[in-house]
Amino acid sequence: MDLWYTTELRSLSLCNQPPTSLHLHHYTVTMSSTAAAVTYSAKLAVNPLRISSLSSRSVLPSAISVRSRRDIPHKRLILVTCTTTGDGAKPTVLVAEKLGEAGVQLLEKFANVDCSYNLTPEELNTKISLCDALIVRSATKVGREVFESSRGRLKVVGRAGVGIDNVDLSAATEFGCLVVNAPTANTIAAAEHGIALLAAMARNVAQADASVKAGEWKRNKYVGVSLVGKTLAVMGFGKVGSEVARRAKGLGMRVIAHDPYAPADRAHAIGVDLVSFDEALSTADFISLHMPLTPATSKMLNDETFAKMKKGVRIVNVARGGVIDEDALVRALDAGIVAQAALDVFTKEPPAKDSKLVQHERVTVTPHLGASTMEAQEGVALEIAEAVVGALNGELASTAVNAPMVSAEVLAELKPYVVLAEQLGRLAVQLVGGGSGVKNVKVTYASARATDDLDTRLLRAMITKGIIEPISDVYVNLVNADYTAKQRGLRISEERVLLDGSPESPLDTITVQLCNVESKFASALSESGEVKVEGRVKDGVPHLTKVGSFEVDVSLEGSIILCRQVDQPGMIGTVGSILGESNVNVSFMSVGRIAPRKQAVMAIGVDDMPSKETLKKIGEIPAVEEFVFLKL
Ligand SMILES: NC(=O)c1ccc[n+]([C@@H]2O[C@H](COP(=O)([O-])OP(=O)(O)OC[C@H]3O[C@@H](n4cnc5c(N)ncnc54)[C@H](O)[C@@H]3O)[C@@H](O)[C@H]2O)c1
Ligand SMILES: O=C(O)[C@H](O)COP(=O)(O)O
Repeated sequence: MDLWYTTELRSLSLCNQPPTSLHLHHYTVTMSSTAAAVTYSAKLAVNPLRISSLSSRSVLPSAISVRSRRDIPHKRLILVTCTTTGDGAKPTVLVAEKLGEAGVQLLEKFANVDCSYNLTPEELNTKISLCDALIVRSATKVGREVFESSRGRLKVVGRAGVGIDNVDLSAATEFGCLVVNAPTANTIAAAEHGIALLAAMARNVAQADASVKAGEWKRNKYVGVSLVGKTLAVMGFGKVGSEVARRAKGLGMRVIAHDPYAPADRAHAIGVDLVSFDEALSTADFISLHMPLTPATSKMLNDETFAKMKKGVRIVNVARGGVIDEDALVRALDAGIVAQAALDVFTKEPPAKDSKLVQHERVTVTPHLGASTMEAQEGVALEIAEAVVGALNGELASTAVNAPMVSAEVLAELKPYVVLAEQLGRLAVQLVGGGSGVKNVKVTYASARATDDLDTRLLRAMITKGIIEPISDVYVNLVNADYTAKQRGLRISEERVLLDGSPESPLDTITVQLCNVESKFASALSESGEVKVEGRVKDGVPHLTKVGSFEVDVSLEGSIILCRQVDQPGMIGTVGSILGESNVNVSFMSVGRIAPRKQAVMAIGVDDMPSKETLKKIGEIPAVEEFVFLKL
């Protein structure tokens, strides 16, 4: 007996590969051997049915046929739904740098955890092909080779911290690998370290400590400067920068900040003025760096910008070494422009032993300790472990770096629309014929909600998945959808139609149009010549509601036969009995027509794949002008 099963894996899965096997633990079978449908449920917990040999194309929406070991005592099978526990084997997570124990314990509940520290790049590339997730801190370079070496298995990279400059985000996105970080748990630790360095630098703590330990007692040499009343310029007024600012205010400093993207009211709320880059440089007695390392911030402090600073300025860097041109800093120190620097981060970590900067007597250094407090490391470990486990379970991560972040509430509301979006893409592309190639896609969302209340990135990604997957070997997910579309030269334009009425549901209809194409089912072409399908969600179920100019109503489950015929009595019965004779179960049927006795389009939802002969027989019905079979 063949069973068909459905699984939740399909639309929201972030897996870049489908599972290679599933264990079926429970199934429900609805039979219609008697007038009333009877439902059987069976638990297969003891001897789970193993489904193997799944290929990427087997993942829904096309159902997968499997053979059951159990006898099912009725002849006619209408519907089988099964619950699965997902992958038969636990995923493997490679933790490549020291992670707090709480995080490791959480990971171990869901995955096989391999804590292997200090791997060489070659060792990492070898191990990664056996891993579903990788967790790193700042010391591991996760370059393109890592994604290439993983051969599609790596689904998520978790950065146990904030900065993701050690992860090649373009390569991750290209390979459909989600990158998540832990952006909040080490904020306070980094801010406290910034303040610690600021005070230690101003009072020569490190130098004096070394001197006393060397047997000296030089009280006059280590006279410092006071912080109170001095101007501190915070460069980068984000999470860490604003906490540094708050603390510096408490020390009696005047705080200004430069951040082109920070809202001025957030700064004003804590008594900080946002100023231009040049003003910050020229007025500050102390400068504290808190911006990310990006192409725009790389070597932001260089010969030219040091020249604009107040003579005797003191600099703290707990952001990234690369935001300072380190050679230029040595020159500025030697020239007396910069009186002192306190550095936690370096362009190359660890820096060379004979680095002039590190050895400079007016420079205080720590080995990238900003996030290294017991509290921050436990917090970061938990934050990243939760994000990684969620991502491995196909959930959308709220700390995703290279995919849309969608809150759980929005996601729950959008879920049926996400399925609808993918199905419409899948249907539309199967209606294309004649080798015309799909290049331009127009998506229209009709909704009573204001534009700001509807995030369409998720829907766009799923339409892209629906369009691309049936015509290629690429597995598209939320991470790589936009990239894959771009690579294939697929342009997706989105339009919003604002409807009157109450915005209770997020969307009324989604319309997908494929422009400048020919169709193997001419009736699918709109008046302006695009393949056009429209759908809506009814009672939580996605429905196809329009094909070309014909209104239909068929739930988007199983597969669909679209058939254009002369509108005349008996057509539903004729097609229905051909399908019935071939034991193809019809789930839905709907007819849309232009006018009585003219042309009509019949949409028939079927649970089973009709044979070629059955489809041929439908095509041979004299009144049938064209028909197409579409797999969902
Ligand atoms: N030393 C450590 O151990 C340690 C610990 C935590 C964070 N960090 C680093 O500190 C930096 C800040 O972390 P965060 O959590 O505050 O990040 P964040 O994203 O909250 O803040 C960064 C801020 O920098 C601003 N910015 C971007 N480009 C800028 C530019 N050209 N000029 C000025 N500002 C700019 C952004 O608008 C943002 O407000 C990151 O580089 C992070 O990696 C280091
Ligand atoms: O960006 C960060 O979060 C910090 O630089 C911390 O890096 P670490 O995890 O290597 O300590």
